[in-house]
Amino acid sequence: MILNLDPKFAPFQNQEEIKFQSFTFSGGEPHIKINPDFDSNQKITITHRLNSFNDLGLLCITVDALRRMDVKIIDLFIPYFPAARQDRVMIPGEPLSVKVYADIINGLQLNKVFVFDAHSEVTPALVNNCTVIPNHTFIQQILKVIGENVKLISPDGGALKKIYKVSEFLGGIDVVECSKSRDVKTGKLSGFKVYEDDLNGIDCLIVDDICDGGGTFVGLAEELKKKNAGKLYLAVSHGIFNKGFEVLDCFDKIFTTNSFKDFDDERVFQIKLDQLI
Ligand SMILES: O=P(O)(O)OC[C@H]1O[C@@H](O)[C@H](O)[C@@H]1O
Repeated sequence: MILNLDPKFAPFQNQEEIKFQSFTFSGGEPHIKINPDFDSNQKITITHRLNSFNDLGLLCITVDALRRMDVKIIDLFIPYFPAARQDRVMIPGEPLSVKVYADIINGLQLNKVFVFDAHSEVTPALVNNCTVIPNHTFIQQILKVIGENVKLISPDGGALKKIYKVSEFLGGIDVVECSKSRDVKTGKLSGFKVYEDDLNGIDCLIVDDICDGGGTFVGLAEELKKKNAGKLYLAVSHGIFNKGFEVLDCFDKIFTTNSFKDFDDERVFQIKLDQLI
């Protein structure tokens, strides 16, 4: 049975849903009342988009309510793992935020935790019973739209291992390796390298987990164009797009999923997770 905490995000179709009412108290605390009309001996899968501490709060009290109703086996599907990028302490004084979230989720004693395209190997290493769903079928769906005569572009070393797995899944599509550098003091992006001399007008699909402000992809797109790239496409599993889509108008098409939020904008092609899992 499924308990979809975010009613707009219901990735598992054709499964019986547990009904509930949720609201926020005037002091800002989330609250939930779960309809007790279900068999508590069954496994329950909670789905949620954890984008804020309030979302996490709602998840925690939901698990508590289910436990008090004698539910023993609870799975969790949270496609975007919060603070997954905060997976190392760069400067003393910073938190290891991903561990803070992982510890809270581990405290819920869940049977399984499913995450879509985790940022790095740190998330599954910290979260108990974690299964990472790869982005393979996401990219496969995209190729149905743009065609298979493309090169897959890995923006940096961190994305390399994953992109080679995608390439293998898709029968060996060419991968172009790239790297990005940052100013050590400010952390700002300072340059990109594309490790291929001439792209000969071939279309390029940049594949990464997250687009936040988009600086990575705009900078990389410029370098790819200098290397004679054809059309440029961007595929990011988790679309935050905090600077909007205007900054990304160098791309012919942008693809993402609904793991973080829903987009109703013709500039982005959103593939819902229920078509991918
Ligand atoms: O350049 P923006 O979009 O802000 O940030 C996205 C990049 O930051 C990384 O952690 C992501 O994996 C991606 O490479």
